[in-house]
Amino acid sequence: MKTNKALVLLNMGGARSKDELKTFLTNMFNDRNILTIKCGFFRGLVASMIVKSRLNSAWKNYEEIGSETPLHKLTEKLVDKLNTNLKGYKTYQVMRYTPPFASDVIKQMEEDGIDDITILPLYPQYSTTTTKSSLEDFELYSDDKFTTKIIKTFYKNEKFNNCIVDEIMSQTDTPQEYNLIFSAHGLPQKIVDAGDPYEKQMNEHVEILSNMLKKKGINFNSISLAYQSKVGPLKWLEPSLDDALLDFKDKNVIIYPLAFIVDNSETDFELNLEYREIAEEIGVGDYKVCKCVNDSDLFIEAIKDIIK
Ligand SMILES: C=CC1=C(C)c2cc3[nH]c(cc4nc(cc5[nH]c(cc1n2)c(C)c5CCC(=O)O)C(CCC(=O)O)=C4C)c(C)c3C=C
Ligand SMILES: [Fe+2]
Ligand SMILES: [Fe+2]
Repeated sequence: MKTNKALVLLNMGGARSKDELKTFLTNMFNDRNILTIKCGFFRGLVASMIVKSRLNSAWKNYEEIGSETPLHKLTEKLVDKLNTNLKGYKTYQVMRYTPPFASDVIKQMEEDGIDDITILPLYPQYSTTTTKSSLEDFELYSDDKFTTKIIKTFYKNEKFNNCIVDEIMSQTDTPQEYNLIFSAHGLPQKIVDAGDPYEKQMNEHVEILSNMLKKKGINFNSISLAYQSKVGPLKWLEPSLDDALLDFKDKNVIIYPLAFIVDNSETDFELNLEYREIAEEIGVGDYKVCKCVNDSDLFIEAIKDIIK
């Protein structure tokens, strides 16, 4: 019997308007994987307080990057390219906090006669706050409608890591004059202490990439890992990127955003504008930010390898 296969990309979503930022923040802070308060009523109360206090200041950041996240358009480009290049699959995208939501996409997939799916969360390293949250949300609506294969992590995939190395190499011909900082989205320390494998996998990922660069004879002055985007008063993973930049007064840095697959407000606003300003205040020399793998041809080839 012929099966109709689909590749389903999962990601977080982002804001394309102030209203959508409210939707994003409301859904995010009502997510038990993000705000780990057990009582749904109390979580909802805290969520609405956070949304109220954060919405206006967060929107100002989006206004500085053209009043929308680039995440959706870039994901659409990736989906289109996969639909042209990935034979035997129809590709769909599902977002966790903004449309297209799982319930609607699943309906569409049923109408399209899909019965066999491969789910690829666009998070190279596993976190309860991202991968688990997206998978739980998808499974809530998919029940056992499809034969399902899940790719939980892909930070060890060589073709994927070659895309990252290529982008880093494209930034400079003189790596010895630069310090490479892998920047990962942060997490509250208590989530890691409760068993989240993200930090461990992030360390492994940096080690894999450092070895690949070394093998290719690309020697940066230093390679390090730091965490960006802290939200709220809790202790988050360290070192923070702000603190890490203090070590590089009068030195050059290249930042690679290691937790993301497509560029978003955390790369375009935080890394390219906010942390750049911090770097200037510290007196960092050259400050370069790498692009995410986005819809690059090499990443399309990597996806073929990851799902095979
Ligand atoms: C407790 C809060 C948060 C956790 C934990 C968290 C983990 C986490 N997030 C990403 C990826 C992205 N986050 C983005 C935006 C964003 N994240 C948080 C909070 C937490 N994230 C907030 C409040 C926001 C909104 C912006 C802001 O107010 O600062 C985005 C960008 C979306 C966009 O619009 O472009 C991404 C992508 C990862 C990978 C992660 C854990 C590993
Ligand atoms: Fe986040
Ligand atoms: Fe942020």
